[in-house]
Amino acid sequence: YFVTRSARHQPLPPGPEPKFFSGNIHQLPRSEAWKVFAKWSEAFKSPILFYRIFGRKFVVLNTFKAANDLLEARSNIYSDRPTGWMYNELANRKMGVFFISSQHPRFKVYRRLLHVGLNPRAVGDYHEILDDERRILLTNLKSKPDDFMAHIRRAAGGTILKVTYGWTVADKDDFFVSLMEQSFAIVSEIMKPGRWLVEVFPLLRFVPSWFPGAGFKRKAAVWREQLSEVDRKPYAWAKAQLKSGNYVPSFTSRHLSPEDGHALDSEEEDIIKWCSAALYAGGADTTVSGLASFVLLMTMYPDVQRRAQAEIDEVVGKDRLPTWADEASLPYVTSVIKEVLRVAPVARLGLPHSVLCEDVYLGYRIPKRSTVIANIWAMTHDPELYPDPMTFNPTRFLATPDKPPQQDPYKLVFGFGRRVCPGSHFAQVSLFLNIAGILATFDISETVDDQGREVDPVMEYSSGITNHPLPFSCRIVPRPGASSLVLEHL
Ligand code: HEM
Repeated sequence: YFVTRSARHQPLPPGPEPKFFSGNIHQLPRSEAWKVFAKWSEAFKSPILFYRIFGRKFVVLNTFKAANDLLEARSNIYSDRPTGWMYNELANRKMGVFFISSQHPRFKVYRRLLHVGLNPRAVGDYHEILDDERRILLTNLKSKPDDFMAHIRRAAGGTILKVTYGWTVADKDDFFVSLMEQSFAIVSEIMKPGRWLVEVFPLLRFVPSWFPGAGFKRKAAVWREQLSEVDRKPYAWAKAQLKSGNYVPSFTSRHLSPEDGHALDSEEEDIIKWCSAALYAGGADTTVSGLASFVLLMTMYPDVQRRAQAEIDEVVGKDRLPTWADEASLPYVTSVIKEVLRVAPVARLGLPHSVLCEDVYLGYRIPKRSTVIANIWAMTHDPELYPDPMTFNPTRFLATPDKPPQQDPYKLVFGFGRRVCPGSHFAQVSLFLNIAGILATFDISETVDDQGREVDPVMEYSSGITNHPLPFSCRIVPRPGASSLVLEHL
């Protein structure tokens, strides 16, 4: 793809009027940026927007078409990540899978390794683990339904730690789960927009740590150490297990014992270490988000729940749990999952991309090194793509004789181009097994207050990279008759 010579004369994409020095920092939304960006797009009548914070340039893509045209079709130049000075440099995470530069030779190696460990054939090997963890989830929901969020977290974390390292999560205070949760807390602190001056004035990174005001450097040094434990400790454990011969086959064990039997060098080990760490970082919190939104939406839409349960009863029967082999015969259940991820997309603004060179799109100039944000929330709520977008309606994904199904949200909620989520198949299988399992065995409904009135849950979400419903209550009870057989055997 070649940029025309006149690129310099093209206008920037529209956006709010910047101040000379600080740019648009004063207009940036403090919350729900995805909704504000979508409104800006309407106001400026453009699917793409531009804003600036001091010297940093941002382009927001608010339609699926724009994301496809740039991040997919021109993925050779749109697949880099912006430099986060605090995260990449000071906390030393630049070799991590999520933020490694697309120009680094390791990028392709990581992507290949992740593909080998997470493609549909590989995921086939994890079905037993997924099945075991689902049984634990259903048993926990039966015995302590009010703690459903803790059970969901345990299920997501337990599955991914088993798949990645062969580690079995303890019921309470699991060492690796605590380690991972600590790292999430640190990363979300680092990623808070506008939190660190060094992001806009990168030269500050050279200020010595003892210097007054250089607290950010001292913090970064502590975090650097704490974050590195997340990569080192579970990996070292898995390696020791493999050596002892007493191990559960996992992503790590599979890569540590290559088929040709060659001894791994330290570079190869480092690669496996970073990729394993990425599985937990990418797989745990995202699955929690999807499952929590599912439970919330089921309390709000009992008719949808009943129809999905009826489909399972008819296709699978009442004496076993649905398996992945049933997926193709359960189109309504699959549509429910798609609709959950559409109305409550897990990563509303995806992860930021960065463009390597100047480009032109729709007559607008996209400056070199702009951070490019795919506004996934705007795409999943675009009335052109999803008529009546605020309505939760899984049938939009079922074809009828006179209407084709609406755009498959799996094509957008997992991101784009060379950075597209490598865990998307794993996520689809894991969400399907857990959701179909819960539908088969439980009824989810609103709670009632002291006066016996139903408490209507509301769709309210936290801010942050992943999308989590604010705490809500619901009733989860075993389905009368339907799957008592299954539950008795849990
Ligand atoms: C519902 C579940 C999930 C959703 C919605 C989701 C979504 C995403 C999105 C939007 C991105 C950014 C893509 C881009 O930059 O364009 C991403 C990246 C990534 N995801 Fe997922 N994800 C999910 C589950 C998982 C799982 C289960 C794993 C691993 C087992 C995983 C591993 C990763 C990794 C390693 C990346 C970084 C890829 C890179 O930077 O090259 N994700 N995911």
